[in-house]
Parts: sequence; structure tokens; C-alpha cells
Amino acid sequence: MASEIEIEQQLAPLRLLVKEQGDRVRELKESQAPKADISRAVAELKRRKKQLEDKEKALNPPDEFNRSQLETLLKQRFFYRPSFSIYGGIAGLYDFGPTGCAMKNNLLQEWRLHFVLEEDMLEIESSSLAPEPVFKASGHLDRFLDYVVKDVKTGECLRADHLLDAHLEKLLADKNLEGDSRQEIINLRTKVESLSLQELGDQIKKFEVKSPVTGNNVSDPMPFNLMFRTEIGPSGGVSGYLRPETSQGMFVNFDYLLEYNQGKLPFAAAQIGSAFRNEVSPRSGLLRVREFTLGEIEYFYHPNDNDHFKFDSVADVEVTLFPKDHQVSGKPTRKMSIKNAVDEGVIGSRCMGYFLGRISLYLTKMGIDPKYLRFRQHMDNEMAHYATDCWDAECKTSYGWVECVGCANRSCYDLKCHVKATGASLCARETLKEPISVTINEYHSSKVGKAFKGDAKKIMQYFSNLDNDTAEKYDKMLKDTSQIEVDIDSKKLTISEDMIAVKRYEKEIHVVDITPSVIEPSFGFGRILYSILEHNFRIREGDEQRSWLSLPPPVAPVKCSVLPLSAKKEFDPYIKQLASELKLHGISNKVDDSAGSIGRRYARTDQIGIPYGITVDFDTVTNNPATVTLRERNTMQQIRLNADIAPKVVSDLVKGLTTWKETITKYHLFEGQESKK
Ligand SMILES: Nc1ncnc2c1ncn2[C@@H]1O[C@H](COP(=O)(O)OP(=O)(O)OP(=O)(O)O)[C@@H](O)[C@H]1O
Repeated sequence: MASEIEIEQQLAPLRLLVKEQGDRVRELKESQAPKADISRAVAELKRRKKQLEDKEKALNPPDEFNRSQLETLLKQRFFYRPSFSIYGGIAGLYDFGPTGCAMKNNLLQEWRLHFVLEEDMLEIESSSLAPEPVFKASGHLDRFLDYVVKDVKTGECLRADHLLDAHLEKLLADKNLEGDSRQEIINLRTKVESLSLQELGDQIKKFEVKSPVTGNNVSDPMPFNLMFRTEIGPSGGVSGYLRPETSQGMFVNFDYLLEYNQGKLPFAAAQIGSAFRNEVSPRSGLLRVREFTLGEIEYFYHPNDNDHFKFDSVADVEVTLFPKDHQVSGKPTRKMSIKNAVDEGVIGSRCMGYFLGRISLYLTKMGIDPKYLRFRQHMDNEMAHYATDCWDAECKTSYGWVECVGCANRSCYDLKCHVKATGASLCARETLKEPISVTINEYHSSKVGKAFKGDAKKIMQYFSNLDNDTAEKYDKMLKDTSQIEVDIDSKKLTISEDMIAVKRYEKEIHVVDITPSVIEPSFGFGRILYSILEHNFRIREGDEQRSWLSLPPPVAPVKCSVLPLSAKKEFDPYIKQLASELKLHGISNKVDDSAGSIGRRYARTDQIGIPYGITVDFDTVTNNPATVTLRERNTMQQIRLNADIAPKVVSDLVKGLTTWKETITKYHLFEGQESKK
């Protein structure tokens, strides 16, 4: 499917023709030209408008869920739009408007309450830009790749797995394709993202895949690193990268976090921040972009204890699971409680189960429809280089199943990588019940300092952290070749026999170093936000179709509207008073005193998902004490209540201290109002 920018580019000439003809009609009318000329010009304007409409429809084919209606709403009410559009835009970058920004902030605030506050997590904010050795050590420099092919004539780059997948999808659309060939393609589609470079190349050749844009042949696939590279500082000597995930900031600060936590495991660090990926083909709106907000948690725990002390709180949470063996054998998903899934070994540990349960609770509270939420386990060859097990929380949208949260078991991979690269001590200390005897390798040197100057400290640190196997391996190398080569901070250093001496002895110890294991839930807020919008998009049938959003109050961009029934001056003091009292309760509100019927204005507030609306009318002014109506968005029911308590009632509703059902039993339903859900 074409990106929004591509669509806009194709529509621009037609829009111009419509505008020109519109101007022409206006000129003719103003100059009181003959009626026949005006009618001809109007007919031409209609023809051009129709041409534009047809093209728009062709580029945005309607599907079961009417995405184009949602997109129109999102554009009109400025949830988000392509960045720099007045310069023609750049694919994969988006700006959030007031509604989108407020909604995203609500998601972040709820995330902090649900995870950081609830679990006493240690939230940090680390730099978005990191020097190259960090990503060399973490493996991103060598392995954070997508495979791309080039159009052999135009040189345009295309993501190889997506290209192959789209081609296979097209083949499957052919109803005449039957039997084994159909099954082979279905099977291949389930593992397209996990094919190796060689396998991808073979399949692209086998199915004679061509560029969908030009129909030209494509090259063999080649690796493309997704990180944005830059130079840090004016002299250009230090290479750096914008982070593709926020987690490295938490790993490199592990020691300080542990100390802050009084040296105790387990604990969780959390971070919200921007991540940057130079995606080959950004597409599908917010779903695949080049800059996005991530919320990540690193739960550090003892590798021999993968329980979670709060497991019981999620034991009964029902989730839909799609384990890897079901994907291979074509079996359907399983709906089960977290407890049963762990007991039956579907989920590997109570710790992983705990986080899947918490993720599910967060997403559904935010408005994800549980029917369209599943947890899919990664296939072994699909996992990121750092993971040993991974479950993605996927939401079904009109684009298919979309990964919104990844929950990976990163074991001790990252901490060990940074220890290896820097010699830093990134481990916890455990006091043993009984002392044990261990081999100590003590390295001494007089010449390393002279030979390696600034690097000497790191080298000696590196040696002091060696495990026994590596120490023995180095002993042998020194004996055999009189030198050893070590890789520190991405530099290969040669240490000769005369530079270093090792003293080895047994020692009884009471404390051991532990490199913790890590479970990492990683939330992409753009994808979550879009999925929530799709899951809550509704149409009210009536004289005219009105689109609206059934967003849960905590997520809604604005919580309450304040509406004067008409433009009467007497309403103003009440409107001001209500708006400021709502603010005192921390309830965001929007006064809509624009012209237009009250019905139209309610419809406008429903469009951005405002859950409650207070209306000031003639009775407000005449009643003593003053009364107002309070309307609930989903049912469109209204109650009448005293103006001075209305803000508090809305505040209680928004904060979940009461429900609408309870509220309508306490106050009177406004005359003639019934549930119109
Ligand atoms: N290009 C992107 N645009 C928007 N969100 C993204 C993008 N890449 C990743 N995310 C979000 O970040 C989360 C964690 O990133 P992770 O590295 O697990 O994704 P990923 O497996 O690389 O995603 P994908 O396979 O879709 O590229 C994802 O669950 C998703 O919500």
C-alpha cells in the first residue's frame, strides 16, 4: 500500500485542477458572466472533483474497517500528521497535534502509574546519543540489521522480507492456486521475517519477485544497519549512533542502580524516551516510523530464581497465547489464565508470566479490545540477537496483527557484553550461607601501562574480571604463541608474554558475584496509540453518519466539554466557573462556545473521544440553585444536577471512583433521555 506521502504526491496535480476551476467559477460569478458560461464551468468543476474523489478511493481502497474514515478524523482533529509536510514531508516522521499529544501523554502517565509506581521501579533518563563502542559491545553494530534489495534499474531500496511477503500474499489471492503450492506459500509466509540472508535470496529468485513499483528485477539481498550514525563533536573523531532502543542506558547504569537499591536483587529499572531506526520502508502511519517513543523495563533478577513475588496478582488474568509450536503446526491460539499457562509450561517462567499478565492489564485498561489482543511467541530463529525467549503482545488492526509490546528474556547477555568490553563490574553480590573455595587469577603488570598508556587501566580491569575458562585459555595462548589478543572497546590489543604475569591460588570466599538475568517488556507507544484508535473507532448511524471514539476516560485527550446551549451572555459566568473548577480537580476540559446546534457540538466532542459534557442552558440561569446537564458520550444519556457539584461528579467518574450506572441512579435522567448506545 502506498504511504500517505506517496498518495499525497499523486493527488496533488488533481487537487490543483480542482482549485483552479473553483477560482474560475468564482471569477465568472463575480463578473456576472452569462449563465451558460457559469453552468459550463460548474459542470467542469464537478467533473474534476469526481476525478479527484475516484483517485482518492483508488489509492485508499476501503476495507471492512473503514480506515479512511478514521484517517480523515485523525487528520481533521489533528491527532498526528506527517512532519514537515509544507516541505513535502519525509517518510517515517510524524508530529503529534494537541489531541494526539494529550492522548500519548495519558498513555505515558498511566504507564508510569501501572508499572513504575505500582512496582517501585527505578526510572531513569539516559542519553539518546551514544558512542560507537556501546553499540559494538551490545551487538547492535553488527546485528541490528534488515535485509534490503535494490531495484536493479532505479537503485531504490526495498525491505527484502516485506517484498517477498507482499508477493506471496498476491500469489495467495489467486483462487486457482491450490493444494501443495498454496500450503507451501502459507508455510513460507509464517517465517518470512526469520529467513536468513541466503534463504531470502533463494526465495526471491524462486518466486521471481520484482519491484512492485517499477516491475524491474531486484538485486540479491544485502544487510542494512538500522541505526542512524553521526559524528560527536566538531573534530569528527568520535562516531556515535542515535539509540534504536532505550535499554542500553539502563544496562550501562546497572551498577549505580544496584547501589541505589542497596545492592539487592530483584529490582526493575524503567525508562521512557525516543528511539530512532532508519527503517527501509516506513509505512502504515505510526506503525513503522523512524522516530518513536519507547517505554522499557529491565527487570533484573537472580538467574536461579525466576519467580516473581507478585505472581499471584496476575494468576487469574486470561490471555490469548500463540506459542511457537502452534505456529509451526498451524494450531490455533489458546485462551488460558496466566497460572495455567505457566503450570503447563506454555509460558517458560512465573517471572515471564507475571509481565505478560501486567502488559495485558495495561493494554486493555487503555482501550485495546481483548478480542484483538494476543501474545505470540517468537520462533527460535526470529529472536533478536540478545533474546532467549520472547513474546510479542500483538493487536489486530486493519493492517493485520501488529507487534505493540515485545517482552524478551535477555538473560545476562547485555551486562556481560558491557563487562567484556569495558571491564566494569556490572554484577550483584550474594552472601553465601556456606563459604566456597574458588580459583583466583591475579594479574600483575609493569609494562602494560607503558605500552598502552590510557587503555592500561581498562586492560587490567579486563584481566581481573576473567572467568577461569578464559584465564586458562589465555595461559595456553601465552605458552604457545607468547602473546594474546584481546578485544577491548572495539580495539584489538596484543599483549605479549613479558607484559603480564598471573598468580593463581585457591581462596575461600563468602560472597559471590552474580550477573542477573533480565526480562524486558518494551512498549512502542505509537503502535499502541494507533491500535487503541482503531479499536475505539465507532460510527453513529443517524441522519448523517457521525464518527466518534469510545476512548476510556484515562486515555481520552480531553475529559470533559463545557458547552453553553446558545450564545447568550448570561451563560458566560457559569461556563467560566465550571471550567475553572474542573481544572481545580485536575480535569482537562474544552469550552465549545462556537456557533452550531448543541447536537453538532456534542458530535464534535465525541469525535475526539471526550467522555463527559456539561451543558449550561436556560434552566441553569433560572433555577436556584443553578443546575446543568451532564452527558455521557457512549450512551448519550444526560442527567440534571446542581452546577456546583458537577465538576466533582465528573472528576469521580474520570478517576474511576464511580461509574455512570451508579451516577444515573443518584441523579435524574434528563427528560426524554434513554440509552442510545
Ligand atoms: N519502526 C517502528 N515504528 C514504530 N514502533 C516501533 C518500530 N520498531 C519497533 N517499534 C516498537 O518498539 C517495540 C519494541 O521494539 P522491538 O525491537 O521489539 O521491535 P521489532 O521486533 O524490531 O519490531 P518489528 O519486527 O515490527 O520491526 C515494538 O514492540 C514496537 O511497538
